[in-house]
Amino acid sequence: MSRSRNPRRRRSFTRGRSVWKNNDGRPAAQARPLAVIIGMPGAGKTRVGREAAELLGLAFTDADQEIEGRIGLGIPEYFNRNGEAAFRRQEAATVIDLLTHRPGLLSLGGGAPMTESIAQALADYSSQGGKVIYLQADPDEAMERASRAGGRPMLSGDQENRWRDLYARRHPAFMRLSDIHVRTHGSTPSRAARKLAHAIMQESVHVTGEGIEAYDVRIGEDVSNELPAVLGERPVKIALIHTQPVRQHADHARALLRQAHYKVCDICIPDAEAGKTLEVSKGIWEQLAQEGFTRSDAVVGLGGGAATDQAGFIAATWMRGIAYVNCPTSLLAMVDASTGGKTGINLPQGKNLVGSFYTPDGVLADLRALVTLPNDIFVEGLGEVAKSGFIMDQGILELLEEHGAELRAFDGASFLGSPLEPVVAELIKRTVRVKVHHVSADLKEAGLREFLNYGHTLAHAIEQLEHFRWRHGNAVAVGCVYAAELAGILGYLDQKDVDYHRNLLSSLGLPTSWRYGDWDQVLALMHRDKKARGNHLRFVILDRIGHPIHLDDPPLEALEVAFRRIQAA
Ligand SMILES: NC(=O)c1ccc[n+]([C@@H]2O[C@H](COP(=O)([O-])OP(=O)(O)OC[C@H]3O[C@@H](n4cnc5c(N)ncnc54)[C@H](O)[C@@H]3O)[C@@H](O)[C@H]2O)c1
Ligand SMILES: O=C(O)C(=O)C[C@@H](O)[C@H](O)[C@H](O)COP(=O)(O)O
Repeated sequence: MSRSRNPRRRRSFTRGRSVWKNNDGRPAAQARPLAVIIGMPGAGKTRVGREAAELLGLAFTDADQEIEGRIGLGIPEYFNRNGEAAFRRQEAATVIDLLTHRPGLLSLGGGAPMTESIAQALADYSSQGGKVIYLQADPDEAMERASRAGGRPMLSGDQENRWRDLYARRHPAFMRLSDIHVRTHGSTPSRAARKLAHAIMQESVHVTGEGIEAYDVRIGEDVSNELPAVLGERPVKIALIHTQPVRQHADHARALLRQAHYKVCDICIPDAEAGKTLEVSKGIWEQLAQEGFTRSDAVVGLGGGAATDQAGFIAATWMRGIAYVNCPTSLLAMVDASTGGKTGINLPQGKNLVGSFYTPDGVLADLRALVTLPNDIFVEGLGEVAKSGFIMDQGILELLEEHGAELRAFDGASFLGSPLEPVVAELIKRTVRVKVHHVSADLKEAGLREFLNYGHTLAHAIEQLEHFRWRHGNAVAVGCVYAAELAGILGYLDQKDVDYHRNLLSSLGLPTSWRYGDWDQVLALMHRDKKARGNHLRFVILDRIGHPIHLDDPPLEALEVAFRRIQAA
């Protein structure tokens, strides 16, 4: 995988996190395992699991060793004396107990998930936020390790054929029961342990709601390795839509797809807003037709928000809709553009005027992609992060206040393993949660979801009048100040909260003013905003930080006065 890497130093994975928490937020020390490892004999569940636990500062339990301790006998001997059925009963009692009471990392015996009561317990554990990780080793490597280790009653006799027979029966069950798949093919045990540790650290936000086929937004290092698992086995062809600046991340995705035996149609589109045009869409549709894409094939959108908007639009329209997965590579795309199902393109007359609400099958926000993200693009992404804090999450605002200087000085080359990494991961997770809160309740933006549009009424006018030279996040920052000024003028927001908008955004390196003189042009474009109804302008403002409201038909004078205020220095 030829991707620029931060020089690997053996770093603590626990930096910046005092206590590992389960997905439900409970400190792991007081509860069930943080993650459970399943896999075939010889996959490395014990050795790799133990090393990953050490990296994360977690306790490690090998279920087989625990069982031997409880029955006071080696498993092979117990098997010979009492048979497999008796062993599976012992194993189920122990594993179900461990799933409930043993914090840290837990690895199960190869056959354990095949026992119905254990499979059910794993499904319950996963539904409550636990992570079931399928450690997938290269079959030849695993067979060699399993036969070398010996002492496996299920592999007695012709080891290789027995292993392959077990794999044929167990692999589908393991795929069904696991949330995360870690491939260790060709990895040293320490490299495999790091991949496993990243998988355990990854965050996941589940998206569901009316009109939404549920999917997950996964956030963490190496989550892009989940791409084949998220796409599944139905597609034969994959249209990988990306842009030139993210080619090395596209290279990685392409390699993963080909390793998983998909036929990849590589589509590199013009960068940024130049890629969100009808001409580009037309070119892609023609290429899909030429390549014979059918309804069972799929799209992968990899890049910034402009690329994922176009990719989603292609997926929404090709044969009236095929599957797609987003691999966002910019901060803004990770926190906003890749999730929620707003797909679309720009017209010369305005931003996002053509598109469809069409949700992805999954979103993989791989933090490793941020290594190549330029500082100015990272900072503009903070515009949407701050917006999400203003409308809903005080925790986001606190993180932005506490880490503003480091965030403003973001440097991709030193990002991985730095103290900033867990901060950015937390900001991404929180911002995605704000978006998902609104999208789950109102996919097609009938009301609640409009709150996500805070700052956008002016923002889109700015982008248009600046001929897309202004980046979206920067325009949103100015748009949020405008909305705060408007709320202040009309008595909804007090001056300290208006000033708070400017001070926080400025501290992050975001613009808070825009020098453009033609108010009539601005007003005309705001009337084209998708929240407008007929000739009625509609805004989202705050009546206090964290509490957005709709504002319909605000007085024209107030609109202009607020505009003049964001024009000033
Ligand atoms: N659909 C939605 O819900 C939604 C939400 C927010 C924004 N958007 C849209 O997203 C777009 C803004 O997204 P954006 O800020 O990502 O802009 P962008 O897609 O234009 O990307 C910004 C620049 O950064 C580059 N880049 C991205 N990731 C990189 C990486 N890892 N390494 C190096 N370069 C990288 C891109 O190639 C581009 O040059 C706008 O079109 C906006 O309308 C959509
Ligand atoms: O997801 C939403 O809904 C949003 O409004 C999110 C915005 O941050 C995003 O910029 C979106 O693309 C704007 O949508 P639009 O409907 O105003 O084009």
